[in-house]
Amino acid sequence: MKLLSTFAASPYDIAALQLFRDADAASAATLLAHCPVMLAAAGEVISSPASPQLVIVLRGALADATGDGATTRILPGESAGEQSVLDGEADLSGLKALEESELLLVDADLAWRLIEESDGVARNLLRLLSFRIRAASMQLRRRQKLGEFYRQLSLNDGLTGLYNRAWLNDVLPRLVSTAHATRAPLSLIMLDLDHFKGFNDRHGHLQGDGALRLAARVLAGALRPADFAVRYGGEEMMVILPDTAGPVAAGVAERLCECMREAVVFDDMRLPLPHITASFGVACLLDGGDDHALIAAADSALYRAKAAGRDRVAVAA
Ligand SMILES: Nc1nc2c(ncn2[C@@H]2O[C@H](COP(=O)(O)OP(=O)(O)OP(=O)(O)O)[C@@H](O)[C@H]2O)c(=O)[nH]1
Repeated sequence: MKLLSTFAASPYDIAALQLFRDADAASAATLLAHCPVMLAAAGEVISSPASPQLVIVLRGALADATGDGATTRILPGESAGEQSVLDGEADLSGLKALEESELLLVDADLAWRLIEESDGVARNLLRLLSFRIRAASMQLRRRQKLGEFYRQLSLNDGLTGLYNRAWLNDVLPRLVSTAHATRAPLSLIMLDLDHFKGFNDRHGHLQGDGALRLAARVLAGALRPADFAVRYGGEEMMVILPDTAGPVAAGVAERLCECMREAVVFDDMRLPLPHITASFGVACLLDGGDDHALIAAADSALYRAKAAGRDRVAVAA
């Protein structure tokens, strides 16, 4: 940065500076008279001073990088560095001139004198900080919401809206541990749409997608709020039933099998397509068994349901 003049010798009016609005302009101007006015070239980084200082933009614009990719523009009349003056931490590392700019530099001692001698400056500073805190917490809330949105997105299957494999890998081991710890039963139903390759071949992949969505709706609509439906992969889905013993789970699977058979798939012209059916394998968590064993047991029961003619339920031995 290049020294241009003092504030007293510059053409700028103190009334245009946000911090001094409605303050005693004459006495503030006297205090600021010897402060340096510096010229920053476009793109120049405003290097961190040895001690804290206020940087007031007189002409041009600064960008304040907050460190997480977001930047705030600081325009003529606005300032930066108030917080560093208040907490004594010299840090202007995020400041950069967006275009050729003239800046008024006020060191911390003088900034404190201005605050002590002018209620107006103190009030403006508080208002400014309160505005910044509010803006920062709004940004934080927006980020939290966005984070939650992406978290949901990463745990749900895009086509069906059911939980996905990542969710299953995270949650099933915990459900298994809870079941062992509380000695409560835990059942799992594995299901696979029947002859789905043929359905796709005959009606097209888009109709196949529609059928998968319908199957997911059937599951989601027929379960208790405490149960979970997961898209395990392709046309394979899974239902997890906490606090549910094998015979009850077998009953649930029978009901799902029937609902699936009765569900109606429509194509684009709203003409019903052939019904879809699914085969179901049911397993209950065994003493000392883990999530892999539970899935393997349900999977082999499902295999038996397929081998026995499909559109039916088989229960693990
Ligand atoms: N439309 C659509 N099809 C899918 C999707 N995921 C898997 N598939 C199809 O599902 C079919 C599964 O076929 P197979 O594993 O041969 O089994 P199947 O034809 O259902 O026969 P069985 O399971 O033995 O009754 C394949 O043709 C896959 O392309 C998907 O997201 N959308």
